[in-house]
Amino acid sequence: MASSAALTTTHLPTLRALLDEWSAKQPPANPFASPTQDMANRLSDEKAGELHGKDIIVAFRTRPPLPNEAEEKFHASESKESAPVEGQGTEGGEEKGEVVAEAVTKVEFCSGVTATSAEPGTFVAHVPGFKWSGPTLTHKSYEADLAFGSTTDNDEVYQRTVIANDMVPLALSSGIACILAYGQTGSGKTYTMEALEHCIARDIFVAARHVGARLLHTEEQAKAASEHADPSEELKPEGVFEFSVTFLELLGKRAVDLLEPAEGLPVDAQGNATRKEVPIHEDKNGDVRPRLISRVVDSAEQLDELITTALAHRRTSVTLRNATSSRSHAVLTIRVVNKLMPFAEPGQLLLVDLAGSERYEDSKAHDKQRMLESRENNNSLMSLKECVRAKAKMATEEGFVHIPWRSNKLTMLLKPIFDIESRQPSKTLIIAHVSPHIQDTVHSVNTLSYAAPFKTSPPRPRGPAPYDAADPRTWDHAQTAAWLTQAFTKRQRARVANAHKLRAERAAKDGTKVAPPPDTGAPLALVVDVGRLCPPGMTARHFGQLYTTEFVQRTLACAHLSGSGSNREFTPSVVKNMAAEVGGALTYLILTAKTRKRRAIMQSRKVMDLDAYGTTPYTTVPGTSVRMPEAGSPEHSLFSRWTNEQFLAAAQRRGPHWFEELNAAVIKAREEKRSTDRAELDTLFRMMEEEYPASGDAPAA
Ligand SMILES: Nc1ncnc2c1ncn2[C@@H]1O[C@H](COP(=O)(O)OP(=O)(O)OP(=O)(O)O)[C@@H](O)[C@H]1O
Repeated sequence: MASSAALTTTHLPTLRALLDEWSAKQPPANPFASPTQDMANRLSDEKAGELHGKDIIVAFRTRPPLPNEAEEKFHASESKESAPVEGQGTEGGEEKGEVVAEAVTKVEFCSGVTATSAEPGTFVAHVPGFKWSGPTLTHKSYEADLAFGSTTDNDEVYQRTVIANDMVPLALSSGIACILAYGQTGSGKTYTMEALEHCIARDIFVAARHVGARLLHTEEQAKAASEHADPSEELKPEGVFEFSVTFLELLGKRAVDLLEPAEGLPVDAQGNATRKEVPIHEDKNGDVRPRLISRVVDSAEQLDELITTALAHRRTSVTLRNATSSRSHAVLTIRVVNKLMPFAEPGQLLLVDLAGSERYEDSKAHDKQRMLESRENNNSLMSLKECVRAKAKMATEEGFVHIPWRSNKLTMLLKPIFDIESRQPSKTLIIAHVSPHIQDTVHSVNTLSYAAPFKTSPPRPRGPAPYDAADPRTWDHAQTAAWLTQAFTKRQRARVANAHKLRAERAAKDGTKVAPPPDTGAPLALVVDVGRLCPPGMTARHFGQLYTTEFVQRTLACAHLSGSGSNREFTPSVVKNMAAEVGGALTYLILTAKTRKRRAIMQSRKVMDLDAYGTTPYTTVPGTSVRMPEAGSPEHSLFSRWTNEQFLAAAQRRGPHWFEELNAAVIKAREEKRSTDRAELDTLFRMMEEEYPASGDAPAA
């Protein structure tokens, strides 16, 4: 018999006729919303980098068919076994058929996906089926923000994703821009990512010069108004930012440094250098910073060369789909430090070329080690899916969302975008790649249904929330201006008092006279013009959306730096520090208010979840296989000891054992003709007891 793929081949002419019939009925594809020329100036645009748009952007991409590709593939997948059952793919199943390489010599191309709309993006996957009456074709539609068909080139992809979403200015403004390339092996991830990396290398220094010049201009204006000079004096626009690069490869669970020179390293059977493992763990501050070689680069050429060298170090191996398949996740990080604002968190560009997701039949050519890696890669892609899905949920829903980023090394590396406590704004772009062939449609459907749910709609507008002094998100303009006035007054008085103390100490030493201490009750002429900083209409919510660097720059532009009299303490760097403190205090207030609200929702949800199981005896805790007993049952009170979050954390800590233990208990109970539900509950209870012993509910080590 033939495999389903081979059957698709046999029926290719019929399938193509069905596809033509469908295509003839379709309206012309929706084009992109704007021409790429509109994006040309975004890198130097003053508004670029201000927070706007969505946190998560999803794009689909398919490539053109490659010469001889289909032919080679069917040499390997043609088999002698009997025909498959209707609608049943071969994914994950056993392939027992003997491979008959000579059976098929030439396969013509039939498209498996069609981009029916570029923006918003829609891909339609054409899924072949087989009935007694002949082959069938069903059309499944998937939505993203953008869809790139096989004729779109890399430059257009770059313009419409990285440039249109201001990802470079975001990194220059202390934010985090992350790009993830996902898809089946051989679908074009590396092709896209390498191009994006080189385009970014080309443009980031141009953008840095523009932004640097703008920042220096504000600094210079401030300095002109002050008699005190700053160390920033010698900086040139191109020197405002410092860029450093790390490049890590994650192969299964093993991470290595791609910037480690290859010379002298032992080489494996596939010709790949064996690099030393780099541990990935959370340090005591909660940061995940693998010890990698970090290279400072100061020109586009240097950055480009570094990327090229590191990419050449990436491991590849031959798969049925791709002669140089990357077996690993590759994470390129470009860190950006703003020398004018050393207190601000460095911006980051995280460019991740994910390992190809593989189906069983595609991994048949691998050895045991490679099969294990493939399984591990698929596990990490699943964890990534959970995290991105949770993040997408967080972007649109108010309330508690758990992001399980600790569950896997890959997601740990992406902590900056998944940590809900992070103060850095971030944007994540996911480009899901699919093969153009109808024989790959099963896999394309997997890829598209993996990525499509990440697409978010803009948050629903809500009415104003009632005023809460502890939650800046509820303040109106007057309340915001009052808070800013009070915050700057407090810091200005402290600064003046401190300066007086220092003068008094110096005078005491020199035996000279000192002016009387400042009157802390007297009205104060604020150095920062709050009226200008917070014009009518602006509220704390707006300030909460500014990057620290931007808040500091705005404050500096609204400061009276007379350089003499009562303002003589207030040099540009003093004002910058004050602004950073005030901006930080506001962010902290917003963050704590959010956390408080999340906890309150979490508490109410726990009660709700445990009480809401009236109709069915059990319900499932999201993200786990935990089925909770219904309210009123004796077990209910036993299980209410733990929160949903604890169930999730316990499930993640135990990893696959969690499911294995539950399954084993169910199988044993079934064999012994006992209640499987009871057995599952007992196992669940035992595991939770082990994870959170009754004494103090502390997680087990
Ligand atoms: N848009 C495209 N236009 C032309 N050729 C492409 C395009 N995308 C990919 N290719 C070609 O397809 C082949 C496979 O692409 P690539 O190596 O990028 O796949 P991949 O998804 O990274 O695979 P793997 O996961 O196995 O590493 C390469 O020869 C590449 O040059």
